[in-house]
Amino acid sequence: MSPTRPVRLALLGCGTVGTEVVRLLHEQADDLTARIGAPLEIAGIAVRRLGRDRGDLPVDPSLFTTDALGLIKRDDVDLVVEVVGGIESARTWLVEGLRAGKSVVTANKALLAEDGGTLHDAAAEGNADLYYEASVAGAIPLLRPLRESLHGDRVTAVTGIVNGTTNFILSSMATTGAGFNEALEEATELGYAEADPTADVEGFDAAAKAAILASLAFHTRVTAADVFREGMTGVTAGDMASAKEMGCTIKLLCIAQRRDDTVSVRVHPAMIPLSHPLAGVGDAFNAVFVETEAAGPLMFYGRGAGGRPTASAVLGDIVAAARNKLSGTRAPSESNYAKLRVRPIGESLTRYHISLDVAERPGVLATVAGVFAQHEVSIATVRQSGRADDAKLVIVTHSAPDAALAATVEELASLDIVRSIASVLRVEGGAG
Ligand SMILES: NC(=O)c1ccc[n+]([C@@H]2O[C@H](COP(=O)([O-])OP(=O)(O)OC[C@H]3O[C@@H](n4cnc5c(N)ncnc54)[C@H](O)[C@@H]3O)[C@@H](O)[C@H]2O)c1
Ligand SMILES: N[C@@H](CCO)C(=O)O
Ligand code: NA
Repeated sequence: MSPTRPVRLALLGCGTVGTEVVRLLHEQADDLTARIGAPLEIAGIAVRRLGRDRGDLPVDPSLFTTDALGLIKRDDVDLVVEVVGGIESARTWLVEGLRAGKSVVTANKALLAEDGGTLHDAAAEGNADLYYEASVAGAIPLLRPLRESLHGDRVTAVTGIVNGTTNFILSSMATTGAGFNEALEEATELGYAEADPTADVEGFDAAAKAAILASLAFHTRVTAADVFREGMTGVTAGDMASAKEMGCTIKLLCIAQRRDDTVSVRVHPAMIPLSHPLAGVGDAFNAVFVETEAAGPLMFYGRGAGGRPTASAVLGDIVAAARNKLSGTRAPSESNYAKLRVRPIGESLTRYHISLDVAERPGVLATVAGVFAQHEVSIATVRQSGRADDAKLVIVTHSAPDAALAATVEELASLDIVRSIASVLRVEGGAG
């Protein structure tokens, strides 16, 4: 294409993120033109309903259409920017665009995590770019570093707080002593939690992001179905108090670890020491801690959600895709050569913090310790508090296969001397 011809984009979706993309395109038009070498123009905006009052949105109303596919197919569209979300329609649109050689910028973590392979294949077929920086940890530049800057190194682990809603809830529980329901209510009132918070609190959103991160970090296709997921609705004020007593806090973590030629990818609440770089990430912020063989530890921190921060990541991708269009080049394509095996959770090495209410009589500790020994789980620390009927044991293990830890807990629960298992939490990052 001629360098003077504008780069034209089809914007799909004009909600929280889409409206901010429109605003940034307008506010920064001159700078964007200078950086790209040609102006960016919106060819059309696909919306669900026409005629909605869009306030002072700086855009020509004639650009709106309800025909997303028709817009994508137009000859004057170079780039497709998808900020609608969902799986089926978005997959159809993006595959159509990519196969036709139109580069795609998307924030759609659900689609990337469920079926990123189909999109990458379509991008290769159409010799087009597929950028999705906004899909994980919103504004934080994270995917491009994993996809480009760290390609000379070997990533060994990615540990992240990638969901703002749950981080807000857990941070609030840690600072105020509130229970989950109370903290969720506060998050809803402040507009952090959605009306239906299931995807956030049950860890589905973080699991999608874990799949995307693991795929990039380990050069292996990992889908949401490969990710072990446990939400954070079971974390109690008591768990948080217990964590505090041990100099720890509780975070909902996405964890992707490489061991030999396998990877473990999981999302669950975990105790981490207050000295861990992720422990101080409060409010609705996100942060991702990347460990590599040569670079060592790297920390990425910032806003993982919100219209404008997310639009910043979308704009960065638009500029990259537009530049490539103009110069007739393509971003590095998907790297999935390593094809590492994803270990099921049972084989993943984890550590447990187990809090038990037990009978207080001679031999109880020995019996409990025996159950750990039988399952070849090594105990790191034991604390006992209370007396008589109130005796409480808090045990932290060394790392062991998760299946052995789960079997240990199951057997403990069946013992007469164990009155109840008050809580079981995984432990990460040297805590305990
Ligand atoms: N909001 C955030 O903070 C955030 C952060 C990171 C990623 N994302 C991702 O960005 C995407 C958009 O999120 P959002 O928060 O802007 O959602 P949103 O619900 O505010 O906006 C989506 C828009 O798409 C429109 N839409 C639905 N069906 C359509 C169709 N068939 N054709 C055209 N438009 C249609 C809806 O009417 C809505 O206006 C999602 O994939 C989301 O996961 C959002
Ligand atoms: N619901 C997500 C939005 C960003 O993906 C969060 O709370 O972080
Ligand atoms: Na990002």
